[in-house]
Amino acid sequence: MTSSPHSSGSARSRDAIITARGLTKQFTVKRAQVDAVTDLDLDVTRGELVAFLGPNGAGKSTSLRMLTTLLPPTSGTAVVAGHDIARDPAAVRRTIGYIGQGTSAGNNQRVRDEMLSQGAFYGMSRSDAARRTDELLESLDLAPLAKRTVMGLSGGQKRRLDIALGLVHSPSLLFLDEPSTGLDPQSRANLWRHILELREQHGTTIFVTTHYLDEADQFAERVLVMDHGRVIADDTAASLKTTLAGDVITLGFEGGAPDARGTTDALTRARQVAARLLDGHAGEVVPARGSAGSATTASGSTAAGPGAPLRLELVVDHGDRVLPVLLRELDASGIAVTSAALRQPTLDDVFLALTGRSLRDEGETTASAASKADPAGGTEATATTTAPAQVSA
Ligand SMILES: Nc1ncnc2c1ncn2[C@@H]1O[C@H](COP(=O)(O)OP(=O)(O)OP(=O)(O)O)[C@@H](O)[C@H]1O
Repeated sequence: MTSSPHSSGSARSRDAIITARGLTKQFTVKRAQVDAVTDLDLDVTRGELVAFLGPNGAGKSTSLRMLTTLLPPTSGTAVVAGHDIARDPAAVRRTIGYIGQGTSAGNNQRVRDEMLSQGAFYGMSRSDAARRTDELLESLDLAPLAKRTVMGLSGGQKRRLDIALGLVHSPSLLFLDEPSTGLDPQSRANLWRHILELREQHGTTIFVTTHYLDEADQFAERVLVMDHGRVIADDTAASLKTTLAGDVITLGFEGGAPDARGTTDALTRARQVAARLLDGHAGEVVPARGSAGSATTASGSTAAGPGAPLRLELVVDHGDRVLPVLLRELDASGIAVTSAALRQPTLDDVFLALTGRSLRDEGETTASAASKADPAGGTEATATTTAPAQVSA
């Protein structure tokens, strides 16, 4: 990482490739105002790989479209790659690469010709464009497809061509709007390998929006979380997870008829033990993975069908230390635990802690519907909104 999001102002301004202040976009839809992006302040340092994460409609694309001059802001300013987006949009466009959602032309042009046309569009000489085209086709594994028509490419191949098109004029800053949406896990992995390799080779700054939590977690040095048009968190994924979420302990208990509040005797007693041990933090009762007849209500309580297996979920700091103590205490209280699991927090837990909502429910719907796959594994949502607890025993 070139610079942490908390680096000093002077270091930032020296190396800044994006600086935005108060960037705001409002749309008017049927006389109603839509606050798509509100007061976006942003400093991106040269060479950084920044991921913009947020549910559908959070304002990610609108932010990108303002920064790439495709959309004029309602108010605010931004300097991108050394040029003011309002005063010199043409210079911004010349300098950056932008790969929007579903850019790839479904045309009859051959892959290599499409690349050459793009080079010409950016004013490159034919020889420069040809050299760069061949270089990119090679590094993006597109060389064997050079003579194929764009229309005949697969989804993954088209996305790689999009990237090649965005890089033809060697931009030092590349904006990618959901580059992997709709791709199968294998193509997603390939695409990211290419993005990372290109960045390694050319030191390109990459600003990417994604619905995929695992991508932001794995590849970005910095994650901006956006919700309702505002950036609500900005840090490394590791730091966000440590400071905003906690380890998740999940305990299973023997069934038994749930009472009127949808819980069982074992669960009630387990919660009392947990509360005693964890400074009043009793955890949340959640349905077991894939259990039929049980559902988590909006209020976070569990409406379980008769005999539906239930679990207790606790969000704690230092779960590895808390779990053994908790199990000992439950055992000493005569409460039989049938299963125990400890999981590290994910960026979804971060979003949940920030907003009380799950990104998996909202944001990944489109993405997973498109790819029919969730490489992060599991889509189960829980109602855990509890702040990380500290073991007091
Ligand atoms: N051209 C437009 N006219 C009216 N409203 C718009 C327009 N473009 C975006 N919006 C609205 O602005 C808000 C932000 O949309 P935006 O596309 O930036 O979100 P997003 O985070 O990129 O969502 P997604 O992940 O679904 O692409 C949404 O409420 C959207 O409906």
